[in-house]
Amino acid sequence: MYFAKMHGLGNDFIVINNLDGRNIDYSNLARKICDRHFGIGADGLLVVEKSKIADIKMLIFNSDGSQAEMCGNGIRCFAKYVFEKEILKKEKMIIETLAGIMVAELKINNSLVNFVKINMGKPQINNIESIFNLKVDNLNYEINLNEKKFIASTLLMGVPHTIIYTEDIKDDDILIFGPQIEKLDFYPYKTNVNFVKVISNKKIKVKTWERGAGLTLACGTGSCASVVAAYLNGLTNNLVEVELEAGSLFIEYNDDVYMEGPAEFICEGNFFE
Ligand SMILES: N[C@H](CCC[C@H](N)C(=O)O)C(=O)O
Repeated sequence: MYFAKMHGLGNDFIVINNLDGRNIDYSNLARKICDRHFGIGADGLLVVEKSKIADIKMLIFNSDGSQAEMCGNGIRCFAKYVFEKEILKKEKMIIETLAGIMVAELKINNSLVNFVKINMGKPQINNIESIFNLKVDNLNYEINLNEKKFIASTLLMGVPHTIIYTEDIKDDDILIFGPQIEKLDFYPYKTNVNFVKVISNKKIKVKTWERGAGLTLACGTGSCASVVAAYLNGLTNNLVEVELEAGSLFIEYNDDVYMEGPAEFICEGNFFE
């Protein structure tokens, strides 16, 4: 099977084109192709499909095979892929996802896409208590793990995100607490867990333990959710640079959430299923 491997600030994906509607077990394929020893290796699988309601449809599967509604770094890669592979030569694309319609604006240079701006839609910040088994005060609540207590916010950016503020983001803490928080029973669909350091009112640093993928170098929806929570908690402006391991995303929360960042090809080839 032909594939492309791409990344958005180190959050890496395998992309396959299934416009011809072949009957593929995407979850099983995601587990196999994303395996970093027995497969190609990636955080997730992106699938190009026909859409009846938009220009094109994007499906996203995590490396554990679970299907997610949306993926911020993934949709930038997806938009670059369908443009440069001449599937959809539009600089403004309407993309159907399980989280709804997203709009991608491509920044083209010499017919190559080097930056993509996505309208990520509106964050879901209301009736959080009914969606999650949570008592919140302005999105915020306490998480008590046996050895540690966190003040967290939770909202949906197409997918569930929990935001925890910390002065010192340590991978060890993320590896210990991320998987515990991901699966807490008050998140009926599990959650992505973002550890956020507020650097100034226009810059934050984020590291994410992703639902279904683990610790990744960047999380687009997590970056967006972290900006929304930080802004609503009065910690930042509504236009924020999000510093990630391999670069920055630029996020604006202005009724809708807008995310701008890079997307790159890594390689292409044939996967022997
Ligand atoms: N692991 C996420 C999906 C991928 C999101 C992330 N890679 C992004 O860039 O938004 C979830 O299951 O909700």
